[in-house]
Amino acid sequence: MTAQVTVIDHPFVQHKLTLMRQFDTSTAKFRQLMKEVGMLLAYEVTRDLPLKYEPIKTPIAPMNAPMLASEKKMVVVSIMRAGQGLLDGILELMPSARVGHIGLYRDPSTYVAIEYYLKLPHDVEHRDILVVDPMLATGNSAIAAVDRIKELGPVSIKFLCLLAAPEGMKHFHEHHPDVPIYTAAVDEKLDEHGYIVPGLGDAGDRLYGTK
Ligand SMILES: O=P(O)(O)OC[C@H]1O[C@H](OP(=O)(O)OP(=O)(O)O)[C@H](O)[C@@H]1O
Ligand SMILES: O=c1cc[nH]c(=O)[nH]1
Ligand SMILES: [Mg+2]
Repeated sequence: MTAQVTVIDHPFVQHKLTLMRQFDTSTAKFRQLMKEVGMLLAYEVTRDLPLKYEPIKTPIAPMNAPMLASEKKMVVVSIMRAGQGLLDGILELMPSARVGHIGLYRDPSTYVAIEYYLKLPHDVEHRDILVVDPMLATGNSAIAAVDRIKELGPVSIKFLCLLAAPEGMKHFHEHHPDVPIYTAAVDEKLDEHGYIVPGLGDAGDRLYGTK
């Protein structure tokens, strides 16, 4: 199966991403930008949602008008902590989406993703899933999250991030070739500490001011 990667190169997304990368962007600004970019990315990721036509009446005339076809709301699964920043923006666009949370942190020396929390909607097997985390670095966290969700047999899964490293995309697709990646940018590489270069630093720390 050919791995699918979509780079969302909309000028607003690229501009906001540049502001987020800058080392002196404040926590408040970073958080606001993450939310805005989350909404814009969600807009692109949902571009292929099917529509159905329903008869309605405008004040002037009846018409068949397009509406979202899927009866089951999409489930957005946030990889905590940093996924929460994107989630806030996504929910502005899709206020009725169901939400799942998976808590993962990267062991700083092995880069293994350690799970500390999991709460998903009860009927995941009937739903389309969008997994969100701003950073795809080694890929371990995204792989672990998708492994967990696949245990429940959802209809489909997409992975959305802000920045991806080539190493992480390759690793992810070795494990999950059926899961398309959507990202605002593919950066150069990982450094010796597993950080994305040039990247934006530690997304969780920048979002919550913890460093
Ligand atoms: O692709 P990987 O190498 O797994 O790295 C990416 C992960 O690292 C960050 O989380 P982190 O472990 O820093 O946790 P946090 O969100 O709580 O800060 C980020 O939000 C991803 O979840
Ligand atoms: O560059 C990176 C890599 C992992 N996690 C982050 O938050 N940033
Ligand atoms: Mg972090």
